[in-house]
Amino acid sequence: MTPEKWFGVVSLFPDMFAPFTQQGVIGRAVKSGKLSVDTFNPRDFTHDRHRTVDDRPYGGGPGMLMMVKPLTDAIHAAKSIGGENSKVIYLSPQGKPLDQAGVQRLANIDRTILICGRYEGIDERVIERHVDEEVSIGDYVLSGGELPAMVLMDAVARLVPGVLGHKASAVEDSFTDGLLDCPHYTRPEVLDGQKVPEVLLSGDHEKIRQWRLMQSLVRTKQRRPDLLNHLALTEEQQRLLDQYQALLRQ
Ligand SMILES: Nc1nonc1C(=O)N[C@H]1C[C@@H]1c1ccc(S(N)(=O)=O)cc1
Repeated sequence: MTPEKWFGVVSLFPDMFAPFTQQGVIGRAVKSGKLSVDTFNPRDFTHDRHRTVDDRPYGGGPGMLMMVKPLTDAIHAAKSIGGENSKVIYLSPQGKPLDQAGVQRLANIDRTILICGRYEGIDERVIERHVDEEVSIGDYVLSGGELPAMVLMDAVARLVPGVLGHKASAVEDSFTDGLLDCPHYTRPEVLDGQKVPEVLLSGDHEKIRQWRLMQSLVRTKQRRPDLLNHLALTEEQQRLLDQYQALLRQ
């Protein structure tokens, strides 16, 4: 069965992806055929005795880059499996910051190749020739692009129909409507003297829905006001936020 979504990962450390593709939500998605992850190791495309995969930067300076030929051979091998139209993404600090909108956009692409940088990165000409998008998971420099690749695949896989199953839904996740998620509670009803908010025990689903929305709005305003600046609040959201702010002024 053709998987709904295929990722081809170009990485010098393919073994890092085994636990990721065998456990949890992603493991179930792979087992059910909704997701498929193939790895392509540039080291498998070396021909010298030392299986060299790094190379010195022109112009000198510290650090190494990924050697071009093994890398581009691995990219071609990935394209031979995913197809020439596969979307090629390079994970790097220079990339566009990954957010939920970007995740949702990537969730609509069936064949994606992820290039995981190592060392100081890759030759700019490889980016120009093969990379469709550079994506960053945050403003910090990691030792490899493998963890960013797993972050991206996990966030995208959660949006693949059927991956989360009926018990959990990406719909109520943070950022799905652009807001942070509301607080959650489970047993016991009293934990270290702290009770679960009464409304959650009321069984009144409309009241619970409004309470949760209010909590999301307040949490977003308090913790990430920047997110609110980019949102067109619905009439209900604005009313609830106004109610909260009126309460604060009392
Ligand atoms: N943050 C990140 N989001 O996605 N990838 C991230 C990351 O740190 N990848 C690092 C291993 C690779 C890398 C790539 C490019 C550069 S460089 N020379 O361009 O600065 C430095 C390090």
